[in-house]
Amino acid sequence: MTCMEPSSSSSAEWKATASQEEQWALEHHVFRIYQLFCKIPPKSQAVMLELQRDNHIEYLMKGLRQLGPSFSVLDANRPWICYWILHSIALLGDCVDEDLESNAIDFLRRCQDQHGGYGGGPGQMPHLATTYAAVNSLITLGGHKALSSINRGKIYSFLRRMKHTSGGFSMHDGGEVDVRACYTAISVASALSILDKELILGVGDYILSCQTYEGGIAGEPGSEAHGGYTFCGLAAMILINEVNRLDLPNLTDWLVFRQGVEGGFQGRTNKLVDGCYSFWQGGAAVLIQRLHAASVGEAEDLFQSHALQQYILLCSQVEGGFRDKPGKSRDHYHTCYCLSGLSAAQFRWPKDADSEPLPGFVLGPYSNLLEPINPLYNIVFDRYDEAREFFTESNDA
Ligand SMILES: CC(C)=CCC/C(C)=C/CC/C(C)=C/COP(=O)(O)OP(=O)(O)O
Ligand SMILES: [Zn+2]
Repeated sequence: MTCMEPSSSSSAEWKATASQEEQWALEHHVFRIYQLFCKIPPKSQAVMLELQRDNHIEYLMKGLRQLGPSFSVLDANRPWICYWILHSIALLGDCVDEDLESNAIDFLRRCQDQHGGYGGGPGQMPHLATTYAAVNSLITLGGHKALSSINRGKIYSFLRRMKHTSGGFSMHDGGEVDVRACYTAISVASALSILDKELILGVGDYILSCQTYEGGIAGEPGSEAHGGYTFCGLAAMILINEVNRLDLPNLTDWLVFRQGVEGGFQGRTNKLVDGCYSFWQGGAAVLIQRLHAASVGEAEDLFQSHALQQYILLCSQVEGGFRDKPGKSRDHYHTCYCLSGLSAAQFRWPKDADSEPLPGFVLGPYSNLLEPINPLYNIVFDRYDEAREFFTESNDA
């Protein structure tokens, strides 16, 4: 199973576990890297900790160009590929040239269904996950052409059609109802300033029914708590203003124990750490720190930022791109979520949760500092602000 597919577990009684051999193999790999790092002179250590910014940008631009001028490959994931690449480029402080930007906007426009929402490619059925990816991509590109290409009225109708009697949302017509669907629907509606009472009704009850005895949040009621769904559930509860209904102390306990001795996070109990959870778990920890900062004015660190940055830079980073763990290959999904997790770990939140975060501890040279994100949507902070202004003004007009 890949990191983006829902878990097939249907009961909390059944829990996935990594084998002892898999865990030993990973520890062996990671500790050899750290041992080597400790033995080399400080100058070489600094080189190992350097973010390979130019190589990452080259890898990402190549990925975008390979989609061709009309993105004509047969794949149901293209809005996601756009988002993973465009968001990574924005985190690295760069942007795409006019041709690539125009191709991306035109392609995403063609993915928009006549009744609202975005499919995985032109003519494909609209889906909440690809709608989230397309909207986040266009907000990341920013500017009038990208933002005005989103048909907000029709997206609203699509979101209402996806609303399920349980209070949650279906991923697509007749599709599965889960916490991912709740998050993608609420995140899109909130980012586009079209969130209302009808969309919110029952979402909090559904997400609450997915918080497990461990404290984390599962994809569906009765399933196993998982980092991907915990981020989705927590962020959605904050966006609908119902976060205090969750058992936050239990969720926090579960979350902090997901950081492994390797420095990275695991997605669930007794599984291997993986670079993408740097964001799903690290981002969820940042959301809780942000809640604390807003209520008491100071945020206690909920994870070891130094150790997480070390895992991302030494174990997930390759020469151009990031990977799950040593021994695996790079891909755009892991590149996006390792960079998002690295950014989340580098910044600190002020008391006013709406103001821009400030740089905190940056492992390696200071030039490793990425752009800050708005962790609720996983969009670069400034780009989200520009979109919020644009859509609020459109509502007022
Ligand atoms: C916004 C959006 C669409 C969010 C998706 C969230 C997300 C990543 C959910 C994870 C799904 C899941 C149970 C993966 C398990 O994969 P696995 O068994 O291969 O991995 P594991 O061993 O690490 O659990
Ligand atoms: Zn992963």
